[in-house]
Amino acid sequence: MPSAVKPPQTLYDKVFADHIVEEKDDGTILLYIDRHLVHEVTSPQAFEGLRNASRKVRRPDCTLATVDHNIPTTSRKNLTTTAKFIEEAESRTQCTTLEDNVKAFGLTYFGLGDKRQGIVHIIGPEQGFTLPGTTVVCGDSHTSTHGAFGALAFGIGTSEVEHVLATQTVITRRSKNMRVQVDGDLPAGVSSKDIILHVIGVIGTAGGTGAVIEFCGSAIRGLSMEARMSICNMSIEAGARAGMISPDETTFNYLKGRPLAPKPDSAEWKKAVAYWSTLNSDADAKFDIDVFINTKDIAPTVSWGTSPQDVIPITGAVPGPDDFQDEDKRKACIRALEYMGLTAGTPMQEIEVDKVFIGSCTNARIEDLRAAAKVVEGKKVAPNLKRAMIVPGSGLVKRQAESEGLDKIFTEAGFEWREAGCSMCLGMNPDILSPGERCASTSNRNFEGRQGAGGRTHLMSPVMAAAAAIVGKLADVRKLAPPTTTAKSSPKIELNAHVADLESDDDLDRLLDEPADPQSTPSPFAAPDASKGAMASFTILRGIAAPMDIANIDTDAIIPKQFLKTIKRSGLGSALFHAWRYEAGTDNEKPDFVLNKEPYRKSKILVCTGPNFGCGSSREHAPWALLDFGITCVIAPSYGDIFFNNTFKNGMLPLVIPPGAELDAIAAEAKAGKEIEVDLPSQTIRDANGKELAKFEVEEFRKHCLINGFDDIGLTMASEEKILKFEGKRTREWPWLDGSGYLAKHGRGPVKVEAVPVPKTNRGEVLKEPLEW
Ligand SMILES: CC(C)[C@H](C(=O)O)[C@@H](O)C(=O)O
Ligand code: SF4
Repeated sequence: MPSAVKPPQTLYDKVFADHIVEEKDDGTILLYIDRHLVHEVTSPQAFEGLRNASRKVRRPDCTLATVDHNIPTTSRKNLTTTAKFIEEAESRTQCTTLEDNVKAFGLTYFGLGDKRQGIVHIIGPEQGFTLPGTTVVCGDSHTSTHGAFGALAFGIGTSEVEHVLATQTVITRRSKNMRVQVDGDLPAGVSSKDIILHVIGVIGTAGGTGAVIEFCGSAIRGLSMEARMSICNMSIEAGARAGMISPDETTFNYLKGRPLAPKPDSAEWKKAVAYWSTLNSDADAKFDIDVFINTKDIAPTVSWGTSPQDVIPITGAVPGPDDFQDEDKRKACIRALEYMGLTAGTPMQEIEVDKVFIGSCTNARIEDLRAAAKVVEGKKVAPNLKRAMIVPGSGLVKRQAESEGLDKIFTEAGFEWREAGCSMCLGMNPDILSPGERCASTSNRNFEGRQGAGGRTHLMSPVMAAAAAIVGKLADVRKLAPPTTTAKSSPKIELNAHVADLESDDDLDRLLDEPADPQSTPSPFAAPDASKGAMASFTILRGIAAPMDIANIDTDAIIPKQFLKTIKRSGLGSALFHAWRYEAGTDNEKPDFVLNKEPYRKSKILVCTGPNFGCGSSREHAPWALLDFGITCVIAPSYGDIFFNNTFKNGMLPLVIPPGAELDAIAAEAKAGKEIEVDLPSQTIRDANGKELAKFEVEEFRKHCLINGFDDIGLTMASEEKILKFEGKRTREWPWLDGSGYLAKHGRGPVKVEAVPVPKTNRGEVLKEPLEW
């Protein structure tokens, strides 16, 4: 008989349990998704998949789209249409494709002319689209940001984007529970960015692999929502599936009055708060991994290398290989120093910077800009700086900052004041580093080539980046003199962060009025056909295996950002490992790179002896590039979670073989240029003569799908009744999740954002007024 007493649960357990649509005996779970954010880079192929199978978007009311990665951050004063505004052809195509898709599928969209447009992880919380206890996904690894609200939020690949659009669910398994407890007061100059950089330094970029991290402790409780978001944002850099923080009064106060949150003080709000208040880990809940951090050990922190775990207090010196015992880490250090152009032992504060970037989904919220402005106020950017940029996270953040006069402080100091977008965080738009340039950046990834081929990134907090801009070198913000002047600004207008305006809706109206491209309009939605979209089956694969021995090979290295602009899945083979395969800026092959040598040009398998293969971004372009090159199986000791998942969705097999004799034997065959054989039905790897090299584990469900070439969406659609039943329960228990906000107001789909006239003074300033939505 089942026990009446519920076992103690963690926050993650609770949110996860509340979203289970169906659980199979093998642990495979169909999980309902409450909130789906969509951007232009990872969605075109997903919408194309829907069209090809005549499928519609199941829950337009729970889907919110914007453009952020590709867009220029130059002034939009002369913006008429996206097609005319974006000069770079591929970026333009990606953005206009999203516009076609939101029109055709009836989705809420904040386009370039909408003040609410911004980085997808900034606009979700800003609008109250992100709510405690929800499941939130996006084709983007930093979806973890939304976990700051006590949401279970994680990045997915494009195949899963399609799956969510079609079914509002994902197929998943339970993750491990990990707790990172941070106690103490924040020392001077230390912010939440320093906390998370320090944590990643302690646990490493694979420290959270397979786990959901709950951040707790007195230091976390004391943080604002925006600071909490910076922490959860970088859980992905710690290798975790997601990061979560239990919601509390700080959370509820942040959400009050946001357009998509339940109406303040309504019965629904009270019901929601009562539910949200239960979202915390039970006192005796068990965690698989526990990490304790005291804030007294945290100094203003900066990165020195090419992985977010390569961090050090600003008072330190560049480490050298002898500072590491682990062989992988020694090798990685040598490689990183060379790439970063640094010499071991150099004091960090002697490192000159060329550019400063304050922006990204980690640190481009209003509090970040306020903190940076305090540091630069009354000072000037150092003369050696080629460029210092402030890129607000959203149009609303920008407007708020302008109402406080922050833009003036920055521009008077010599910073550029830009429009919202991802910008130099990954440089898919024109904001990039030139080869060899060094950047103090508030973003989250310092991978090779991340901000521009050959560019060198140092991660840090907004105040530290501001200090670097003033000093012209990596600098300790604690040493900087306090501001010499006080903010002189236009009258301070407290804008509600979520205010919509007429301009915004003009933009949407314009978009909706444009005739849809007949090619791109989905046919009248036909009944789902489970046989459509099936994959090639995987049984026995025999072929040459390319050996690699690098740890933490990230997806930016597997396929750099300039190749993410395609709207197709195919043709990416030549982009695979581009920066490692070709001389910079040319098509000339680097003769030493493994895939440029015989017999590895024909590799079907990749054997990597370094851990954490495919960490970083959720770009499914990484498996697509491998696949297009001809590689359908990767063998490595461990993987980035999202990459691992993405490979299966493309009929590929990622095998986990722990470090040791078996992996060495496989790598030896690969190095000798011999074929190996991967036999999925018998779960065996053999050499060319049929001798067994290793046995491997693979989840039963995934094996079944691979061997039979099953398409997940078709399978999930067979669970339609269960999904409907879950949706019924969801409406009864959590009524505020059913498109509360835009859809509720308009009463039907497609969700059209309509203008609410915002009261203005006769000088045109927006007044602070409670808004009716
Ligand atoms: C483009 C997108 C897939 C990617 C991600 O998943 O993280 C991007 O946002 C990044 O930061 O590299
Ligand atoms: S990490 Fe950078 S590129 Fe990725 S979503 Fe955030 S701001 Fe955009």
